[in-house]
Amino acid sequence: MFTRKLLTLVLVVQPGRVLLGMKKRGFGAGKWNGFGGKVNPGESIEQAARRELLEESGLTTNTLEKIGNITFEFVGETELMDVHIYRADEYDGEPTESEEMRPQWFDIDKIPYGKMWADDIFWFPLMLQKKKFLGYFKFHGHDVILEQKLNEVQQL
Ligand SMILES: CNc1cc(N2CCN(C)CC2)nc(N)n1
Repeated sequence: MFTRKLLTLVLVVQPGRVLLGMKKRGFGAGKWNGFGGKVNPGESIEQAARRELLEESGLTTNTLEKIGNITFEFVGETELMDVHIYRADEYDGEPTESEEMRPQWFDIDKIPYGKMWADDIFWFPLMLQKKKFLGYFKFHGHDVILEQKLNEVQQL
């Protein structure tokens, strides 16, 4: 009944601050988020995450750590989003605006949750504590969460 679409999301975290991008078009436009996108045939999920980070932010990293996996269901749609989430604690390059994203650093205590996907406020604290997690969020439209599950795990 449901098919899954593999997607990636990378959060670049430095002491006391996190890099977010303002999505300029497409899915999630108008929201601050990490960097990511689709996984192309023939590439690994991690390779896709690196590619999207570079395309969307201008950054590369040697330290991509898998920290979470969240499945998103949108009421009325039969394709689930299977988002593989990574954290990068080091990076090379300078954050650069792309066609997709306008990057900006945010202090950890000033993360703009009100202008992000509604699920982020639930799992960002785990991500920031370097905890690993599995989640499931059922959305009605793009703003209302009808159901949610979120569990810390020891390994992904
Ligand atoms: C639906 N909720 C979402 C989606 C989402 N993603 C991010 C990555 N995109 C490629 C797909 C959608 N990111 C967050 N933080 N929350």
